[in-house]
Amino acid sequence: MQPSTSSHPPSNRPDATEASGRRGSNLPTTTSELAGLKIRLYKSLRQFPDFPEPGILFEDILPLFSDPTLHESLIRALELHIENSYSKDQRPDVIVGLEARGFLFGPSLALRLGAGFVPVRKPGKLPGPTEVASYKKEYGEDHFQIQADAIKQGQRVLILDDIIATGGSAAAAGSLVKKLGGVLLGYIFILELDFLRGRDKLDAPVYTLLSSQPDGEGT
Ligand SMILES: O=P(O)(O)OC[C@H]1O[C@H](OP(=O)(O)OP(=O)(O)O)[C@H](O)[C@@H]1O
Ligand SMILES: Nc1ncnc2[nH]cnc12
Repeated sequence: MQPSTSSHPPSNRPDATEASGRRGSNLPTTTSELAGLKIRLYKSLRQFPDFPEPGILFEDILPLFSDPTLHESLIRALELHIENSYSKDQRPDVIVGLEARGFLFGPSLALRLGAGFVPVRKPGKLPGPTEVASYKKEYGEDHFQIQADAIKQGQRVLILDDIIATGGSAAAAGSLVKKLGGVLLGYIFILELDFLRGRDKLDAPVYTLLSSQPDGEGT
């Protein structure tokens, strides 16, 4: 296992200058709204060293849900990102959320977008025919399952989770979506542990709301 060092290097921090709109007076309103939301969201996150085992710096996103205004900001920020990234006829038909933390905000985002929500679950929880994929993550190994009829051939799918660490969970979910015939538009995360280079395992576009993007598009 790789030890966590810092999950929040300073260069990843949301930029208050961008949020105020001072960087360019004709910044689209949505860009400036998104930047402001990110700053607020970022400040609410907490870290716990050595959880769930020594050497892991655990990123706690739960404060985002204990305050309804932060919760609303999170959903709004993700909605803005999707509106800015996909034309109306290319938006997702389905949001796939990963157990368990992807279930906290996947359904509300899907509802906001007028998309369906489909859960990818840990083994033994889903009835009926399922597809299964195994994966390794930052602390351990696991399996994911999806109901075999949950995604129709050709449906556009976005995969959503709180954190990408090694990328094992997300890659397994991506393989399940493709096995069912879904068109994988990409992945969305709240946080990324950049040093683990999880995005290298993924073969669709990756967007992380609160940490740096390689193309400079992020926070
Ligand atoms: O990129 P990876 O190395 O795969 O790690 C990321 C995954 O790990 C965490 O979930 P976890 O399996 O701990 O379960 P939980 O959401 O049920 O707490 C997190 O919510 C992601 O799903
Ligand atoms: N460092 C971390 N903090 C929170 N969730 C995680 N999932 C995998 N690694 C994690």
